[in-house]
Amino acid sequence: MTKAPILGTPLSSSSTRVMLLGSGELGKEVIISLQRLGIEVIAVDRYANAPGHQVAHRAHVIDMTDGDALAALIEREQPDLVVPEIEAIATDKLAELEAAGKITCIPTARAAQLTMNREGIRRLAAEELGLATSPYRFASSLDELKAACAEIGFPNVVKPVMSSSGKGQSKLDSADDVENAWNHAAAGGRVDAGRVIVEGFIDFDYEITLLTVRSNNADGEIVTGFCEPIGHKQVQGDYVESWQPQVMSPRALESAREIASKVTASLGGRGVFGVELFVKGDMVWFSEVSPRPHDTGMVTMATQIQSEFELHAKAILGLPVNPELRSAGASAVIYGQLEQAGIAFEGVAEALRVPGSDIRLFGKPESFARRRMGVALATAPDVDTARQRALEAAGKVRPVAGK
Ligand SMILES: Nc1ncnc2c1ncn2[C@@H]1O[C@H](COP(=O)(O)OP(=O)(O)OP(=O)(O)O)[C@@H](O)[C@H]1O
Ligand SMILES: NCC(=O)N[C@@H]1O[C@H](COP(=O)([O-])[O-])[C@@H](O)[C@H]1O
Ligand SMILES: [Mg+2]
Repeated sequence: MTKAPILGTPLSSSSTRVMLLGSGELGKEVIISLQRLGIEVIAVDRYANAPGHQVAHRAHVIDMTDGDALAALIEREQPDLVVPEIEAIATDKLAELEAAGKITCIPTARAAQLTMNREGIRRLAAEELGLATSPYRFASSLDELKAACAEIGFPNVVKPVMSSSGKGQSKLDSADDVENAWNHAAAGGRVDAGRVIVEGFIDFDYEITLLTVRSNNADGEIVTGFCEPIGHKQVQGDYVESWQPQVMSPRALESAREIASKVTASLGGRGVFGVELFVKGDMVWFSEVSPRPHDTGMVTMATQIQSEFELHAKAILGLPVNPELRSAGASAVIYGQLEQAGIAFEGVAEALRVPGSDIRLFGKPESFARRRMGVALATAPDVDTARQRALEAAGKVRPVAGK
């Protein structure tokens, strides 16, 4: 499928089949984009009725960290492309299947392997590619963490090597915080690898996600495109607001693009990457990268001609993409607030009366207080107005107990 891809008819012998490993809110939108191109989509997740399950041709529930279960499902479904959507996957098995020529993994199995473990991507970025990052150490016990914190100093940030959306992450102000941080990391990681990273705290002016898309040109060569920078606000390591475009100095933007080019070229393959960067003045630090659409990039559903999900769907199929901005805009997260299954949402009509607004409710079967259940989007002539609109719209949506 490298040059001039041919797309089939779903559910027929000519079908082009794509399997999503992880079917949350981000996968759901990728699936919708694939469906629009007549792709046959198989959605996989760790629980039933995940958002992407609800819009795919077929849905499967398996433990995606179980390599044998994963291989058996791939063997049964014979997908043309395997698309990791979440960090908790048996990526070693994907690498084995890719090496045996049995699957094409997006963007590559190695990218999925390196980025699901902070140690892999951090060592690649800092030690092999020479990119500026926060100072860091790794620790596999409380004693090692104490020693690592003494070397890095305070404040610092401790995170499980395998986690996302801020799970198990703590900011430490002094040696008194180390033990709590170790325990929090052990409880909060997606997979308890018993290992953490400690990073020196970067006192940035702002942080961005630079969505970078690797796609084929007419000659079948890989070209790299950039979306306008997305600024975002994080609370407890989880994104709560994002906006696009984030204004940057020309030098900072140039550095950001250079870093993103280097890291995505090294990871290889095709598709969207969310390159997370910290910026202070003209200085840019690499933080981490998702080899897939990024949660902060949900704003592109409102702001771009092709959202990050459409860009991903097209790029992985070998089709050309257009990463242009259409309008300034913003997103604001709607948390579940309640701890129960089958919740309902009041206030959607009021939210949609906010000028320039739109709402996505993901349809997750079970709500937790801080589970992301939906997002408000807004466009406006400028980012500040768009942020106000998105926040206002998100605030009008009220999770309530279901019937
Ligand atoms: N070294 C650091 N210095 C300052 N702030 C940091 C540092 N590391 C993380 N943060 C803050 O915490 C946020 C989350 O960190 P990080 O992206 O590493 O976590 P994550 O669990 O991978 O989250 P996600 O899956 O949402 O990307 C960052 O966006 C930033 O706001
Ligand atoms: N920062 C990574 C990220 O946003 N991932 C998105 O969240 C889902 C898991 O949500 P859940 O924990 O509510 O099931 C994932 O499936 C993905 O769509
Ligand atoms: Mg992050």
